[in-house]
Amino acid sequence: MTAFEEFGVLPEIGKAIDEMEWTLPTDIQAEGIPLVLGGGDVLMAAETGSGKTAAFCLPIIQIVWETLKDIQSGKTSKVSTSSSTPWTMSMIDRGSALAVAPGGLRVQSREHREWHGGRCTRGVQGSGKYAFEATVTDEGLCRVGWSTLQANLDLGTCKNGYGFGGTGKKSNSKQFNDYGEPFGKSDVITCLLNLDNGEIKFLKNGSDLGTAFSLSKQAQNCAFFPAVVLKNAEMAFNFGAEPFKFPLPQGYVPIKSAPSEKAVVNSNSGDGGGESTVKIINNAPQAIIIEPSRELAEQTSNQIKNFKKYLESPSIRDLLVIGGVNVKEQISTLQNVGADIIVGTPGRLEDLIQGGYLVLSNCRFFVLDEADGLLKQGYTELIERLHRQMPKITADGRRLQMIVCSATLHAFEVKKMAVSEENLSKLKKKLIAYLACEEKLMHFPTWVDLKGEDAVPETVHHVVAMVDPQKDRSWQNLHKHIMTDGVHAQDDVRPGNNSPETLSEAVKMLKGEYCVRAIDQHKMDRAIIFCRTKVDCDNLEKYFKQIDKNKYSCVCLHGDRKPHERKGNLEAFKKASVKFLICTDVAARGLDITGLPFMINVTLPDEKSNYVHRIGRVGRAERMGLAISLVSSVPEKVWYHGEWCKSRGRNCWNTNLVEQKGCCIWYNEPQYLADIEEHLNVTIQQVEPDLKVPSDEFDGKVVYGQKRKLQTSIYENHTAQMAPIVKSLSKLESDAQLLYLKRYLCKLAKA
Ligand SMILES: Nc1ncnc2c1ncn2[C@@H]1O[C@H](COP(=O)(O)OP(=O)(O)OP(=O)(O)O)[C@@H](O)[C@H]1O
Repeated sequence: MTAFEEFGVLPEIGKAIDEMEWTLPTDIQAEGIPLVLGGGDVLMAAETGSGKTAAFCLPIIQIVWETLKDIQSGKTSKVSTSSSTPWTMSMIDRGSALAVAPGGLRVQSREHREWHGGRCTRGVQGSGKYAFEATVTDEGLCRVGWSTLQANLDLGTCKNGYGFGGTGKKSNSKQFNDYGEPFGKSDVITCLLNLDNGEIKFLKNGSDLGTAFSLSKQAQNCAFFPAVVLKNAEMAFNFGAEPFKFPLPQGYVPIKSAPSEKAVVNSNSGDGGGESTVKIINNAPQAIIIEPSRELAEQTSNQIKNFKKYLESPSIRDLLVIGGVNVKEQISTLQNVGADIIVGTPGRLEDLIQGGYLVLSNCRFFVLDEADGLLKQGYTELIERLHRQMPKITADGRRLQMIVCSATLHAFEVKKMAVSEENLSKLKKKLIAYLACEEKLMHFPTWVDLKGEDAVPETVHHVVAMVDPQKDRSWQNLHKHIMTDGVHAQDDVRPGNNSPETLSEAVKMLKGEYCVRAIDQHKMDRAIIFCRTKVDCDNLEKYFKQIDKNKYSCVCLHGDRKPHERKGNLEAFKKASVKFLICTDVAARGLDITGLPFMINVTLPDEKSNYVHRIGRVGRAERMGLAISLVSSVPEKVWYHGEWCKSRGRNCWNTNLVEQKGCCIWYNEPQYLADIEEHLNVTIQQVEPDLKVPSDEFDGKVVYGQKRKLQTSIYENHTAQMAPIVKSLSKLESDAQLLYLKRYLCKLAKA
């Protein structure tokens, strides 16, 4: 039995792991795998390179395979199919204060301050003209109409919901405009959806109020569901089970009579199942894993392929869903082959879900890898939206499990009260967004948190070299130097002039030199080099090629490179056919390059958690790594293209500062260094401009890229570390018992 099998992993998976020569689970795997196998929601916070990917992939693969096997052998009893679902208001796809009466045709909310909405269990898609009637059965505020599954339950407050309210307003995307006339108690509103021409309109007590909304062609392709939102009000619905009170305009049919091929089940609902026999739905995967970058999604997908290779009859179908790849191929795979586990990036996942090509009705694992990164990239709403669409209890009666992981889940602690008001409020917003995610989306999650704070692995030696153009004047005599980013193109920069602009330009030149010096000093033949901007990456690549294209062979990885080039460049670096990978933060997280010995930060990231992720590209899987950060001692003027920059940096030469409506800022690296040190609670060792790292500092025996000699595994270390704590806990327990006994005996004696 392999060590992994002892943690509950199937022998078939154990065999694949064995072939990868993994002998023991890492700490995070030892703790995380049993928790996921046990059905819990888990938050995994562990250092970079500690094996988090396998900690969630292994148990997911196992459960997905066991479920498929159950389905194959007919053991599973229920799964959602569309034909048996009744047309009612959903008991699940609704706001917490919206009560749905037994039978599902009357809803009520007695909440006075907030709106609470709900949707029907079924909807329509494709073509045809459909209607349902909604009657106001009690005074209060109500809005009724149509929405897609992506819409907020608060109908009419996002682009996917189209409502008509009792105050005589229509609303979509929070735009409330006059429409028809007000309505109230006892009025009957007929809601009409014409999918042939994209028109939504309403009748009040049989009178036609005219077109309310014209749907875009894209919206017309979505599935629409009857929807309502109430504030202290009540409404009753007739989807066509009873004769309508008022006649329908020409060509409209009650929605309940929609042909079966046009009717769809509300996948948010999860209550649409009935007792039908089990069926695997090709485009309804059991697991969705979201990654923040294409490269990372590809890497996780490859790990899954490795782990699942001995799982047969049935085999697991996995699919990678990322941008930059032909969407038609992904759609065709979903339709014809199907997928049980999907790994993807947020944008493409959303496109496929919105287009109806990917449904979430059978999803039972929702994984956010590099969760803080996803939230920082602005995907909070998307994540919540997807979560809303997943059934909280799956068709075979299991609870949706959510797994959230990162090396920097502590990045949101608002430790620093000295930050500016603006930054503080940004940090707080992020914190709130994150907590909301934890509380709203997860169900009593277990924190697997091995350090209690963001930390750098012991296998990473990280040092800082200050770049001081006032002390090191060599920039004045450089015959050949790196092309700089051009922010000082309009400034009077020249040797002898000690202006901030001149010193800033000097730093840029010196950093090119220091980078080459670091490579030479440590005889680096493999390193990942992080620059702040895409143009900095391009300039460094050009400089390397200019000085010696063989000695400094390199490729770039950043957002302006075409997807196939990005892929090819990463592969070339992984295969060691080039020595250096120059990249922006697009590669900061998760990239796993076996035995990578060195990394260089040409500029520190302004986001302190990215420091942890960047340097974590080395020192992975118990191998040693050296990370060198070049830090300017003077302010450096740099590009900063925000939303205000129309081209987002492409051919932008607006060198004014942001305060003057420009696209530049002064970058204060010593401050970022101080922030990082405070966050990690360490003082990072500084080295001289010769970039030598004193060998006695790290016992001199370290070979970067290789495992430390005579080193025991991290897992064994962990046991040793825990031993004194366990001992003191057991002493505490026996002391407590003794105390209790003494008191008890005293009481007895007194009695
Ligand atoms: N039990 C194990 N034994 C040996 N090697 C392992 C084990 N688990 C994972 N690894 C290896 O460790 C490396 C890091 O794993 P992984 O990429 O999952 O780290 P991570 O914790 O997700 O890091 P990051 O936070 O940077 O994303 C990989 O090369 C992986 O193959």
